[in-house]
Amino acid sequence: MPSSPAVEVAGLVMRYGDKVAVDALDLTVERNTITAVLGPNGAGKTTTLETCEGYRRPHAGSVRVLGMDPIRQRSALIPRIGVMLQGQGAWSGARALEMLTHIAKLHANPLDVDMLADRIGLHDCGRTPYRRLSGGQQQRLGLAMAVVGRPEVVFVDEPTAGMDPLARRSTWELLGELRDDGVTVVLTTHYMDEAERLADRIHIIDQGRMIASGTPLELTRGGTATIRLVVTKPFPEGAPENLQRALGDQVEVRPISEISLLITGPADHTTLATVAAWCETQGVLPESLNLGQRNLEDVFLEITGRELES
Ligand SMILES: Nc1ncnc2c1ncn2[C@@H]1O[C@H](COP(=O)(O)OP(=O)(O)OP(=O)(O)O)[C@@H](O)[C@H]1O
Repeated sequence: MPSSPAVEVAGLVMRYGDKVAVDALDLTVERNTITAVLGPNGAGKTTTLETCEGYRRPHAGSVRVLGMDPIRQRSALIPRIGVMLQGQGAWSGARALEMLTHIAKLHANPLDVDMLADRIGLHDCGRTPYRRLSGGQQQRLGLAMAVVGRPEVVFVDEPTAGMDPLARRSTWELLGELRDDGVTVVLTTHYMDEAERLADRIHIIDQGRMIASGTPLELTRGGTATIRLVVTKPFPEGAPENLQRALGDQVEVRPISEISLLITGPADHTTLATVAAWCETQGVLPESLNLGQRNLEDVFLEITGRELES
C-alpha cells in the first residue's frame, strides 16, 4: 500500500463563533514517529487533534489521517487509530481492568492486557471503580485504552498531565516502545521537557498558528548559551537597558518580567562578571542564575516575545 503520511493537515481553519482557534495550520506527521504538538494553553492543540480524530469538521482546509478523511471515511479509519482525549470520561462504576479488557476484546489483535496494565502502572488499581481512580490513574487508563488495540496512529492529548514523575517516565517509555513497534504517536503537550525528550519532531503552535517545526535538535540549534537571571525584587526602571549597554552587542538582554531577564550570547567570565557587577549597582540580589543551552522555551520566547508556561 502506498505510504501516505500518517497525518496531513493543510490550511486548517477552525472557529468557535467569532473566535479563530486554528488559523490556516499546515502539519504533516510522518509514519513511525512520535510527533509533539507543543503550545501554551488555548493554542489550538486540542481542536486540531479533535479534527484529526473526526470529532470536528474543518471550517476550511483539509485533514487526512492514513490518507483518509476522518469524517467521510470514519468507519474505515476508526479501527486503525487510537484516541486518548483530555479528561476522558468512562462509566463511573466500571473497574479499571474490566474496562481495559472490554476494549481489548473489541479489537482483532490487541496487546496483552496484563502486560499493558503492568507497563502503565494500573495493576494496583485494577479493581478500583473508575470514579475512585485518581486523576493520574484515570489518565493512565485512558492511555491504555487508546493503545490496547495496536492502532497504526495514536492521538494522545496531554498524556502525562497530572501524573507523578515515575508514571510520567514509564508513559514516555511506553510511547517510545509503541513507536519502535511501528505505531505513529501524535501527542499534545505544554511540557517542553516532554516534547524535547520524547518527540522525533516538534510542531510549536501559538494562537492557532504554526510558529516553528523541526526535530528537537533543529529547533534548539544555533546553540548560543543563555543566562536566566531572577532577582529578589523588581529591577529599577531602565536597568535592563543599562545591562545591555554594559554587555555590548554580542549579547542580547531581554526582560521577561519585572524580576527576571534572559541574556542570550556567550556566557563567558566577562559576561558573568558584568552581570554580577550590574546586580550590585542596581541594588538587586540574584535569586537564581541559570546557565544553559538554548531550549524550546527560548525558541518560543524568541518568536513570540512571551514565555511558554507549563
Ligand atoms: N467549545 C469551545 N467553545 C468556545 N471556544 C473554545 C471551545 N473549545 C476551545 N475554545 C477556544 O479555542 C482556543 C483553542 O482551544 P484548544 O482547546 O484547542 O487549545 P489547546 O492548545 O488545546 O489548549 P489547552 O492546552 O488549554 O488544552 C482557545 O482560545 C479556547 O478558549
